[in-house]
Amino acid sequence: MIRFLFRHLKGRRLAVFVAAALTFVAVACDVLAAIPFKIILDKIVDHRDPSLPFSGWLMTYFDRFGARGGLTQAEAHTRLGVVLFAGVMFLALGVISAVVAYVQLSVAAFVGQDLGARLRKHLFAHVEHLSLDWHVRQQVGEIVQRISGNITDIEKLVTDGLVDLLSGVLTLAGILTVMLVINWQFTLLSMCIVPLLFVTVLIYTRWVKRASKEAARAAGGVARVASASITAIVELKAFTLERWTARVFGEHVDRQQRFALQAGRRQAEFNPLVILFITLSDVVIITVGALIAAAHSGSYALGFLTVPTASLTVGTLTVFLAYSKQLYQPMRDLSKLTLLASTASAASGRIQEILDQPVEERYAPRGPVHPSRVRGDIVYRGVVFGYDPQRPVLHGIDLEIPTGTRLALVGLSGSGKTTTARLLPRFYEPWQGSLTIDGVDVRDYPLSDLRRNIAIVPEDSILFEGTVRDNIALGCPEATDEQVEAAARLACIHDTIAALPGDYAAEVREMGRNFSRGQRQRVAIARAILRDAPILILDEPTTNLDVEAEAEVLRALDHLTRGRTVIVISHRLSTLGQVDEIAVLQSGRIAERGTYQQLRTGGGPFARMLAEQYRYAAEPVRFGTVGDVPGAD
Ligand SMILES: Nc1ncnc2c1ncn2[C@@H]1O[C@H](COP(=O)(O)OP(=O)(O)OP(=O)(O)O)[C@@H](O)[C@H]1O
Repeated sequence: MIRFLFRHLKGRRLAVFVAAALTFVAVACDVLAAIPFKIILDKIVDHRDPSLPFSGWLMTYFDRFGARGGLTQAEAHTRLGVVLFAGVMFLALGVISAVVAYVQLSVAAFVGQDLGARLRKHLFAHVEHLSLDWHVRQQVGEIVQRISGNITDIEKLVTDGLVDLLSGVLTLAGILTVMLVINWQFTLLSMCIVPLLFVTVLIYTRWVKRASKEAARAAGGVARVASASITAIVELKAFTLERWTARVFGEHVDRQQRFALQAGRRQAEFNPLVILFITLSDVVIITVGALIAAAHSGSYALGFLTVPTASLTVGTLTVFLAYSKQLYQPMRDLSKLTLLASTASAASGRIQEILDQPVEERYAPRGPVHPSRVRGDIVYRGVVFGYDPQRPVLHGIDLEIPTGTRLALVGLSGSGKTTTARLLPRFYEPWQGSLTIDGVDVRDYPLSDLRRNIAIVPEDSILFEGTVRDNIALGCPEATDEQVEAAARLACIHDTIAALPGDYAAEVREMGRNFSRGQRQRVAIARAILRDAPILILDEPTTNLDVEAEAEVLRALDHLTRGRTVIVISHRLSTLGQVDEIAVLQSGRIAERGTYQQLRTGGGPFARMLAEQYRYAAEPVRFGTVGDVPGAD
């Protein structure tokens, strides 16, 4: 996770360095805050003078406030002067500490928020550039959870945790150093509990991390089921699946709760253990320390340790006790951090998993750069492809679609029509064979150029957040209002838009749910007209429409398809009279090809499909002669 943070904090490392440097100052203030007590106690109780480096001149300055009478030989400074000096030192340390804390927390908050925002943008852009092949294997909710929830976990660690972590470690190191300098033998004695504490931290960190990882995974499940259920709310209601989805959702929530509780329980056990260890350490300091300090001179042997008593005054004992209490806070912070850090570590792993996926552009052009606008002469040669490595879906597709011709792909459901069409814009890569446009392999075009040359009208078009105008001008933001309106007129949607409040500025809500399917299809057609791509893929664009809406969309398509190379996928065989050629797919193979008239009378798979489609027609239809079928030429 450290590597992950280091990489993604690029450009903000100076800010992190400033926060870290300030932490040194803050910790130094905290550690030194116990010294004024020692100065006062040593002066008042033991009648000694404080020996603080670099401070002699300041104490001499404060001497003017006190009386010199009654001072012992060992005392160079007045009592009031030393007390005032200690008070000023305490106040100064407090003020510096407060100012530093403000700057430090502001910098940490900035770095955390900035990291979160940049990570979110980076991850989202990366996800968008991953292949469709990867996307179809993912759960939408899982991806959303990583972009929102998991990044928040990392943000929290940086904002709340990193300063605490550093100051915790530094405080421990600072306290230990000062104690060792004052009396290293007594320090070793009072720290005898530390190894135990260290092992405890290690074990508990591991436990908490494991539970947090499982909780994060379960949170992904919660998001996944929630998003899938809400997306399919119509089907859910239609099949009265509310209780079933609520149960599945509940199982994921329970799992998340179980692991989060487990992490919380470990945390709850850990804190009291730390308190117990610190108390034991205090008992040693108070009892053994008091005995040693009372001896006044000579040394005190404790097993293999000999503690010189002269160095252990009441003031020193107070400092040790204060430090022992101060040790507790960083330990507690560090223990809290274990949870924060484990959650963030699990989150960074889940984010890195996505970032490690190669983006589509890895299939960079291999040869010379080709014209960015193609003519549209398409050839499939021996194309083999499947989604699952063990199960090919297409078994050697051969197709030629000359520039400006319209080819219909028909076949039973699951025969591979959509898959065949989707190989053209390189949503997937064929296992074998080649796909060329104007004689150039599709892999030799820059991906963005290739896709700019292909417009797709799917079965159910989605509109995006924004205005109707934005939605039509989606592929070409530079289009003028006149061009947008002209495209809308050709797509037979202008009158509908003009009747909306705000007409072209009307807002599209929730992926276009405030528009009917037919209206959405016609907006998508207007979009494709404006995009003016030479190649067009129509994937069952009228499937879900009623007769009237279908007629409107077909009229709009008539304008769109003129002068372009078109691949149309359709189940409604009766609407295929306008195409130049039909290719019938059967189990991933081209079973027959020909014009509508040839296939209709040929007695092959197409004729059988046509007969099947009319089996339940209200009025019997005879096949055999041209013109029997509605929509035929
Ligand atoms: N994302 C996917 N992952 C795995 N298998 C898939 C995926 N998409 C399609 N398939 C499988 O590939 C085969 C061909 O699917 P495809 O969608 O190309 O058929 P189709 O002829 O367009 O069907 P339909 O007319 O029902 O849309 C089917 O067996 C389908 O189960």
